[in-house]
Amino acid sequence: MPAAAKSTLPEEPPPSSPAPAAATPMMAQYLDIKAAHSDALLFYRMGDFYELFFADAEIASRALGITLTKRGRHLNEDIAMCGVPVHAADDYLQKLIAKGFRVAVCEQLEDPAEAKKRGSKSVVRRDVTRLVTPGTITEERLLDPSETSYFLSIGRTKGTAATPEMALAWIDISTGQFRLSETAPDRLLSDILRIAPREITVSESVFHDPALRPVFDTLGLAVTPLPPSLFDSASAQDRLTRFYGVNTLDGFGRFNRAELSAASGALAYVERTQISERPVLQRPQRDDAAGTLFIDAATRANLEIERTLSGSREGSLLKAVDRTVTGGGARLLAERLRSPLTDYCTINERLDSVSFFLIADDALPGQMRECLKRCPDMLRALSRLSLNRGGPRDLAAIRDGLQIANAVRELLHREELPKELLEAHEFLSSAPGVVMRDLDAALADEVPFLKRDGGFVRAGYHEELDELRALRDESRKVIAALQSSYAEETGVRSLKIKYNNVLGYFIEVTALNADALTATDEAKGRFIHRQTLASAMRFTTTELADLESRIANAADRALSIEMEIFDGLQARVIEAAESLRGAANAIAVIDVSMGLARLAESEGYCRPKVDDSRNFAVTAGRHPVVEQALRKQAANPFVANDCDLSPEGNSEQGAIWLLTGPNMGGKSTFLRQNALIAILAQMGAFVPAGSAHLGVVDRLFSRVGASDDLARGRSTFMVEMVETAAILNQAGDRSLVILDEIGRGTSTFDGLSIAWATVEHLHGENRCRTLFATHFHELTALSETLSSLHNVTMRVKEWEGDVIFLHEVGRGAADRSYGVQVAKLAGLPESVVLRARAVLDQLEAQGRDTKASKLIDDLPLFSAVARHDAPQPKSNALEQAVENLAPDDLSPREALEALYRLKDIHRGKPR
Ligand SMILES: Nc1ncnc2c1ncn2[C@@H]1O[C@H](COP(=O)(O)OP(=O)(O)OP(=O)(O)O)[C@@H](O)[C@H]1O
Repeated sequence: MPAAAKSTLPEEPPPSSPAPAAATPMMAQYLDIKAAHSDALLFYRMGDFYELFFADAEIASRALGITLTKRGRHLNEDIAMCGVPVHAADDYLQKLIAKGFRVAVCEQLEDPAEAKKRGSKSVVRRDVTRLVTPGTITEERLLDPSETSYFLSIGRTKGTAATPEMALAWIDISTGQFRLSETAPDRLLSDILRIAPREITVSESVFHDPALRPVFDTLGLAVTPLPPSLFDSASAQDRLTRFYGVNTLDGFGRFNRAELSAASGALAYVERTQISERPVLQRPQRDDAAGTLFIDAATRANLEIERTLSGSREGSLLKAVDRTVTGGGARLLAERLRSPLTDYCTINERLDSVSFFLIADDALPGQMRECLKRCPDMLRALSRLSLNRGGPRDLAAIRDGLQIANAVRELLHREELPKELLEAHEFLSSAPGVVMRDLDAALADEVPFLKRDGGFVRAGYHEELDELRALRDESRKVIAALQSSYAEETGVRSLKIKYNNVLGYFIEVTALNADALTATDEAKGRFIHRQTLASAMRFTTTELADLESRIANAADRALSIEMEIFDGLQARVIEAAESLRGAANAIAVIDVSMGLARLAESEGYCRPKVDDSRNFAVTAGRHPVVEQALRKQAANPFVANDCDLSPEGNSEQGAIWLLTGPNMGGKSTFLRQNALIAILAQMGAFVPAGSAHLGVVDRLFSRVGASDDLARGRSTFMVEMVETAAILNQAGDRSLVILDEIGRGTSTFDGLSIAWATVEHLHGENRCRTLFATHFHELTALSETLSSLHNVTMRVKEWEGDVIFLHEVGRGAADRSYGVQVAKLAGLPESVVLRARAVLDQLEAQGRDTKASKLIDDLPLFSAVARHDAPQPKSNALEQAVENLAPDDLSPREALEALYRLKDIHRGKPR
């Protein structure tokens, strides 16, 4: 779906909105509600269905593949209609949300019986209770347990030099997380990508600002404009204090005006979408953008951190390093990977946690893992409960989660815990034990999904409920006894007492046996006729009616007791939200640390040394994704390589490694692996290397892989140059820059000149640690003038005219790219390969400055080569030679000679 504010009715004419007076009362109500939610599909509740009308029906039937019908006429036109059953609504919502629609869910707010009391024509009261949008869903089935579900609000104020102009606020309603951060127009895109929201809301002025349009277009997310008043920083304080029920924001920390504006917009969006319900949100936490590694949009995409360029999770860095076992852990890992840190102290604290599990005694990690595996998603259950959308399973999730938190705390009870785990232990210790005990006492072991089904309160918890349940169970026996007594009394052995929703309990006999219940006046007085069917007659008795009303009352009363108990428990849970959240986050931290320790152990990763130096010294580094992929394919093992970009002597200037080597030699892999090692180290993970010493990187830039951006009118070369410009303009002396084949998208001389000047700029101006891969071997001459530039090359072996890739990085420069050999491996027609080789030989003999016209003179025409010089296709010659062999006639010596001859034919040099 396109970015920009998406109306759900993008290309559709608005539904005809006739004067309500002309409509039936129900249609008038529908049109009123629809008018207030014109940007969403309206799910209009009618009994057990959500119905959609007019254009909504047409859109939904197309999007969901459901039948479009008609329901009456309106202004002389048929009313289009389609519907989805309430019990299956989640599935349909999921499909619509995935397609970028917003859905307004309109519920019946009273019992139809109530409405009838106001007159036969009166309409059931209805209103929208919730707006479902991509970034505000809470249903378990609609959410991926391992992915955060943020919506983001952008705040902007006029600003002065001292206060930033823009800020971001992002909320995950499904977990209650609420964060704030400063931003700036030039880093807006990369900051938003770091957060990875599903949806964005902005004030109308931001929405219509042409300078920001490219950002929204690139993101391709739904962007909803809201009135500017909702982003007003002056009234933001009021909105926040009202939401949190506090008098002042003093306890929240200090926020600048842009942050307040963003927070206000975010809360306004919560209110808009959740209508009357309020999720329990944590207090807004400030997220220091300066404390995270800046990764620009192109780098983020090219390094395939969370998804590959084709959008799949398989093949991404995240997938390769994720060993978490809980939803919360998986979400935290993804967030950490998205936002590596720049503060080396915090990085080392995280690394300490990983080390702790690596060196912990044998039993601890195994026991802890078993414990964590069973841990339910407490945060998401808590959120549903706070929005009144929870069920008994959510209460059970909190109960089970708290029990696991307790077990985890006991397992972690050690003398020497590293700081992060010590904090986690403290949070687990303050988990609300009373709530756990209450839930444990009240809830049955197995509970139903819906609270209206009842049966979730444990037997023995509530005396009256137990009595009512006994009555219900007893009634079954009473009915069975009644049935046999009636059968005996009437002599109809097949008489049954049955139940349906229309008649309730009734006695049923076949039509042939009906006389026994109707023949005498006495029988007629006793068995009251209810219904005659073709083959059966149905009756009731005062006794049976009495029993039925007692059973119905007992069931109603039992359910209302269960509802009260549910409400009480829900309130207890919501009261304890803060400490529950602390415990859930602690479990996520432990899960991430344990997962990274398992990864380090199984994959042989090492703990990086991270400090504030300018070093970048990796020995035996590997690419985390390629290494695992090669192993899966049972291919040759990954070849580890060193990389040292550390400054030399007392210099502060990082080194530039100029990497040459053949196509397919492993240059891109080497470049990317070092960028990924920096990301892993700074998120607090062990790294795929023998050893690594990294001075924190503040900005990571990579230009690897080429793509065009035709939608924005940029060719492949243009994109390459825009990205290179961004790097040269922004990289500082703490940055890490990875550049792959700059200048390849244009003519050789233009490309070489651009690459040449780029290297000089990186060396003289940016002075950052740099890996620069190129096929322009002329650049290696720069090592003579640029002191921090070193030539390295991917080693290859030539063997009988073919090239063997060793994937080893060594000092020195390549003198050729072996492009023709690689082309041959790729299956180019043999005649083309031969011709290319001839052209290349000629070029190399004459020097590169040879004019093309001269080449044409010197090289025989292709057709000539094909006709006269091209050898017989090798396979034919070989086949012929083998055909001619008569093994039985050969002496051993002749056989040996024949073998040599075959080899020569194979090499193309027949004797
Ligand atoms: N260190 C390594 N050990 C084992 N295999 C490797 C290694 N590095 C790369 N490879 C394999 O070689 C293939 C080619 O690597 P890569 O794309 O990095 O080469 P390249 O030099 O960048 O090629 P080109 O110049 O054509 O873009 C990879 O797909 C991978 O399977």
